[in-house]
Amino acid sequence: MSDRSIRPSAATAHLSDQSMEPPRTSTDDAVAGTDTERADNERPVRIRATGIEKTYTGRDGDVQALSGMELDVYDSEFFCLLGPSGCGKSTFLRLVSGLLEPDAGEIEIRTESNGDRPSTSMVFQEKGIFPWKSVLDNVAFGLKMRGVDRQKRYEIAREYIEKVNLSEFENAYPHQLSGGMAQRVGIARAFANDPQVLLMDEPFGDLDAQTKRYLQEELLSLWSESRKTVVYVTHDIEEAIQLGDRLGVMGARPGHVKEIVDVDLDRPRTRGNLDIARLEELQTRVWDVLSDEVQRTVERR
Ligand SMILES: Nc1ncnc2c1ncn2[C@@H]1O[C@H](COP(=O)(O)OP(=O)(O)OP(=O)(O)O)[C@@H](O)[C@H]1O
Repeated sequence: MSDRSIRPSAATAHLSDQSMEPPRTSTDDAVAGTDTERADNERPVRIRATGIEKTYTGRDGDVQALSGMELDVYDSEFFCLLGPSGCGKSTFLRLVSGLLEPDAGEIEIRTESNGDRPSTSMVFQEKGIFPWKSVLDNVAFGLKMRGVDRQKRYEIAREYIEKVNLSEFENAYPHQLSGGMAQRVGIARAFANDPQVLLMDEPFGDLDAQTKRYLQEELLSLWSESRKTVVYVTHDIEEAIQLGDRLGVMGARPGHVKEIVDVDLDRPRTRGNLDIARLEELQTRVWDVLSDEVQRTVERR
């Protein structure tokens, strides 16, 4: 069964397992010639974006944010979307979430019809949690919206609060938390909500390096337990390589995916376990693609 009730966007279809075609081959894909040619043709696609166009109309004229955006995200993968400032990364996430609709093209999300799980949940860089609600009520919020009874939703919320090490703070309010703690609340809420796809828009962008590192590890631990499909937006090459199974490197506005890079590093990507030479190769490769795009973005300003 397809599930259109979650999101009534005309251009964002929710499709059953059977209705999603297998992944495109590398020859008809915008990312032809990349590492994705390897074994990916056997992997089920969870999100497929085809021919996406999006222009904002504002007081100062039109801004073409995305053009010709094509992307397949596979089931259970941690996909990072990387690109220069203003290339349309957040716009793409908002299109996937249904907060925005494309002007042309289609986003298909394969949903499972078991129960009332939401298709997507979003974690933002900031303002993602309600200042007037306690940690417990923030984490339980999505479950409440879905009609989960009080005892059950608090039980689930407490489980995730514990996973992000905030049990002592379940009755605290956001103004009593550090930035890192507040982001952990957002992450706990997103996982507690049990979406089929988790969309994360630079959730750690504002944090110091150590807190960021710590939260990346917490996030990876939650992800490896749940194996949710994650689409994670970042500017940060190191972060993308630390977290992602694959990276989509976007070109300067109007944005589209220029190259897909397979992050073929073993997990966990801890210091002792990391193939440093391969890591550096990947960083160089991503930077090679990105640097031209960053230059184009800077020259345009
Ligand atoms: N509501 C809006 N109205 C008009 N223009 C917008 C709107 N939202 C975004 N834009 C413009 O569309 C382009 C893409 O924005 P978007 O936020 O998607 O990029 P981004 O890659 O996420 O940027 P950043 O990395 O800086 O967060 C930018 O030029 C931005 O200024």
